[in-house]
Amino acid sequence: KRHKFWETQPVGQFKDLGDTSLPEGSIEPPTSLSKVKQEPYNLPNLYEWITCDMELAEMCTEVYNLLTNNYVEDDENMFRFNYSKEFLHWALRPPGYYRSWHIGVRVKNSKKLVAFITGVPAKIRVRDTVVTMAEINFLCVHKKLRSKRLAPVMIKEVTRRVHLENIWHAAYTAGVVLPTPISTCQYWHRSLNPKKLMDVGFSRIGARMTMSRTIKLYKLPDSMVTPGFRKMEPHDVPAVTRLLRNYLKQFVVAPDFDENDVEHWLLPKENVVDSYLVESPETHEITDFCSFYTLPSSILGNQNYSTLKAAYSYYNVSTKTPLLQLMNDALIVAKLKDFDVFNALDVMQNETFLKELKFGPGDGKLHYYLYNYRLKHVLRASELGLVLL
Ligand SMILES: COc1cccc(CC(=N)NC(=O)c2cccnc2OC2CCNCC2)c1
Repeated sequence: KRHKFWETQPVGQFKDLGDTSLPEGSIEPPTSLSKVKQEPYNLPNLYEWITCDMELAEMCTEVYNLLTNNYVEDDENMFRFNYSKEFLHWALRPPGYYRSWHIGVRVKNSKKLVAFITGVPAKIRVRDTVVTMAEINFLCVHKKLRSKRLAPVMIKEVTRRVHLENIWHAAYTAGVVLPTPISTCQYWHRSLNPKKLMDVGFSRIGARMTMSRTIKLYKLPDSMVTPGFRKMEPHDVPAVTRLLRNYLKQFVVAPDFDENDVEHWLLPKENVVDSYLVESPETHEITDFCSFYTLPSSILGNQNYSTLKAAYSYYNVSTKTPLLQLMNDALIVAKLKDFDVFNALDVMQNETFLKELKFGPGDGKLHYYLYNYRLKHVLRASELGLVLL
């Protein structure tokens, strides 16, 4: 398949797959900042760049509305991600963020926002090397402006602005195959509200199953089972950072979180991210951790429901509590918080609990990519310790 744009970029090329003579690491060396294009790339005449200050309520609303109506849908176009405003505000303003990496395209005359792409800085470890990267996300072009080749120029513009901050690498995911995935993950779903999931067509009743049998199959206890299981609090940040850093060492690609990162990404934030830990009742040691983020989806064309309340598995660490029991407690919490479904990728050690906790495989895959960084081999999903939003 021709990838006219991606064949011009410093990314692993399909033709190079299997060529282990190519060294692992940067594909192109950093250039000096004076060599980086100083002015923005040209857009088609009717459009102009705008830097989106997510601190401004009306800008946040414009971005929210663009994504709500034009962002990623499932393969059957029954659902569309519906990131909340508070989620976007959180996702785009981590420690060290650059406002210039929140890039919009608007119509010169009407000032209507018609496209968006973002980057946030992140320290990502690849094997033994910590690389400062941009995590690229929320690439969205209005449905009415598709196949005008806007995406390539938006990707070049965010790359240019990342280069201006002396950062030369990036990480991103996509539901489509591009040159060249560092890993491909399967996504899985655990029903929490099977009746609603059937009504909206998210899941179909199993063979030889009745509705009441299905509801009983997915029923969860009304309280968590692990002694010492509680919400994470600000004073837990140092212990959770230690626990998470130690756990993530086992993966080939993983975030290199410090306490500031943990404080931003993992402290509970209502309607955005939930995180729990196990504090040993005897020793008061923090031995385990689990977290999930809130990403609802709009339900397209259903009379009775407009929103699917979905929890997405984030970072989980088990050192004393079996991961199976820890994740079952996470499911119990999610059900108590009225989530309809709990989603997970088969990254990290997730495949050790997915089937046993009654997750079913999703109908698609999520591909992980690095920009300007070559890996000698495609990774197994279980070698990935990175979860993007
Ligand atoms: C249920 O509503 C949906 C609305 C739009 C798309 C999809 C399918 C899909 N593409 N799912 C995922 O990408 C996915 C499935 C499980 C876990 N994380 C995921 O994606 C995350 C990470 C990448 N950015 C989007 C959210 C489902």
